[in-house]
Amino acid sequence: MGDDDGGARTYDAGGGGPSAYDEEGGGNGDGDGGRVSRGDREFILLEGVEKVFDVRRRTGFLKRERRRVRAVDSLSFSVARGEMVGCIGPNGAGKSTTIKMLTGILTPSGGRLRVAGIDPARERMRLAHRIGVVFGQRTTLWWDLPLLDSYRLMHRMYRIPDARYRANLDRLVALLDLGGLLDTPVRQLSLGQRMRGDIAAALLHDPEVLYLDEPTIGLDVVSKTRVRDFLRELNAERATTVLLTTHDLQDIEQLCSRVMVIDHGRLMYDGPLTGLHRAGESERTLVVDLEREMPPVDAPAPARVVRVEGPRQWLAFPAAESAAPLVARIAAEYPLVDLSVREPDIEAVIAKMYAERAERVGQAGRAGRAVRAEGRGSAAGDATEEDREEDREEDRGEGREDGRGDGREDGAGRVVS
Ligand SMILES: Nc1ncnc2c1ncn2[C@@H]1O[C@H](COP(=O)(O)OP(=O)(O)OP(=O)(O)O)[C@@H](O)[C@H]1O
Repeated sequence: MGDDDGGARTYDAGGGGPSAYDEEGGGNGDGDGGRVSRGDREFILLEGVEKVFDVRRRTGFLKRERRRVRAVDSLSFSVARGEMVGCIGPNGAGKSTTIKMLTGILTPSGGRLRVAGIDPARERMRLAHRIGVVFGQRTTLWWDLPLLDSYRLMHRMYRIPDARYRANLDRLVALLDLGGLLDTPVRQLSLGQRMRGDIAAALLHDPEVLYLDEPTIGLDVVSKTRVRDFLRELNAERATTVLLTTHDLQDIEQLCSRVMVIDHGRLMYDGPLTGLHRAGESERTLVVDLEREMPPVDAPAPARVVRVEGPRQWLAFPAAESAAPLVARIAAEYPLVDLSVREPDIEAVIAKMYAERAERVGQAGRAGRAVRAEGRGSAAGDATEEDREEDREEDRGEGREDGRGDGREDGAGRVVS
């Protein structure tokens, strides 16, 4: 799994020529003496992908305003077969839209997209047999039917051979602990049970790629752990390629060697999580409960006490560093009762990245623009090529750099734009 290039990502897909998959030749990568084929390296491939939504809203009795929302903007990345990649970003960043384009539910407004050599928008049905999808906020199961009936329907829909269906069902039921739930109508399942039910449904047909959109949203700690353990095992045992979106950094920390940050539809960072912390210079917080109220503890720099409330103290320290030496020092010198470590808020990390980027480009005012509201009218549907060219003109005028070439290497990952 993971990076064959030491962690840093580059986006040169070889000049945009057809991938091995386009010729239907590079499926398994075994034919060239153990070298990973291009089809495997670019199992999921996006090149300059865009999605513009045309939104109309009533602004008066007879007046309508047309707004163009650029949900995904020149997005380019690739994911190798068997990789497990996390995708994070604030609300409305374009993560779900990207997943929907990768399944063929949505058609890109521009750019090139391939999954296992298949163009999702053109061959959605063919792709469906090779991918599984879980949307954390929605279920693909039949609400009023017992769980097992949903699986039986999927057995038929995907035309899964009987023996394979039975073997997969047995395995998934055991791994996801669904045995006692198969006769329960989906509407009676708890959120965590339903999520496990949905994950099993997405895997019954042995997909090579699994997309998970917020797989742990709303789950309690025990359910989160169960889901994460299962995904880790799935990836290790079956080399299933996993692309997941999340707001929970612990999902990434525990599952993915690589994280992509998307904001305003653009790729802002691609690399290991530790590199993201470095890029954003973010901090974690060690919360310590002492036996009694005390003056701020003497923490070794750069750690420092940022808050004291009774016997509880909060210490900020660099997120990329281990908490262990700090914990050991406090435990040795103070009457420590309890402690916990809090992860940095991803929105704060991204905000810091923005500030750094704005400084780098010298255009502090540019940082918030990407989702654009435009009043001009045009034919229904997505943006026309003319509109997009106008946007590009604007971008050039404002000195925006293209996300593919302007990345700043930070030694671990890549700050892309
Ligand atoms: N069908 C649609 N029609 C119009 N606009 C849409 C549509 N789907 C998404 N958008 C807009 O596209 C942008 C990206 O939305 P998207 O759902 O991809 O974000 P996200 O990163 O998944 O956010 P969240 O973390 O909140 O789920 C938002 O501005 C959203 O309002």
